[in-house]
Amino acid sequence: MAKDDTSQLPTFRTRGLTKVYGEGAAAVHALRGVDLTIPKGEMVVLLGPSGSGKSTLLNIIGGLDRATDGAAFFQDQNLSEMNDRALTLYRRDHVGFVFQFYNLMPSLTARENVELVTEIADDPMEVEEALRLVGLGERMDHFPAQMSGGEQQRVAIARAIAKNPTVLFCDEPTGALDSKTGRQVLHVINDINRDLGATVMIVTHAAATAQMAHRVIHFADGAIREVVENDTRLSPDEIHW
Ligand SMILES: Nc1ncnc2c1ncn2[C@@H]1O[C@H](COP(=O)(O)OP(=O)(O)OP(=O)(O)O)[C@@H](O)[C@H]1O
Repeated sequence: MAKDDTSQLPTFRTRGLTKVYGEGAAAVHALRGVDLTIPKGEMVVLLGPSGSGKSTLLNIIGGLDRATDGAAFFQDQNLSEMNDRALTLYRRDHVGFVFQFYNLMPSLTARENVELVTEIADDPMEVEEALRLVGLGERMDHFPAQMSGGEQQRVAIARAIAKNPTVLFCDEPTGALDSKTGRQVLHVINDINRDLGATVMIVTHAAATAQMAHRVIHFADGAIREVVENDTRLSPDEIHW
């Protein structure tokens, strides 16, 4: 297949994806043969009880962890067959991560936190542009301690998108925020999906967030219980939780 065609492939496909932590009597079956397809450019929300395997799935398709069995494809590349260096390059070139607790460097300003990424990325956007996209054009020289939780999370999002990622993973992005601030963060994530075309995958316990997704994947006990495609999507302003 010509290289240009790969960009139209689903962002992810998994077949029989299995993850077992530990061995013998202590083994934990975190993923029990997951088959899924994530079309390019979609916003996907993963819901499910604590311990059902959502973060494990994100970590494997995000190249942070390896499956025990089965296959995970990013476009036409089999992540399960990549060596460590190839996985590092995959993460560096294609993947942005946003976590619940921001993970910013406290001794660096917003601008410098984003620069950490743009300095090593292949085709980054300007740091100022990334911070403007998350509404922090005026706060570039502030340190994390001088910002609210929502602002710190927006710096983390700016850092994740500054490399122009193909996919943005958000693991409980609003988990530490009040509902008003959480809504602002969802707005930013929504804009990134719509305006930059990044495929977005959000793991959350805030079930109402699913109303803004194209596709909702319900997890239970290491397996997919149900996939729902939303006919109508709500804007973050219309979501109540
Ligand atoms: N590094 C690890 N070592 C051992 N067990 C693990 C490890 N990481 C996760 N697990 C186990 O795998 C299962 C799935 O965990 P995972 O974090 O993927 O669930 P989750 O759905 O994301 O949960 P939560 O909503 O609480 O974040 C759980 O039973 C968990 O305890």
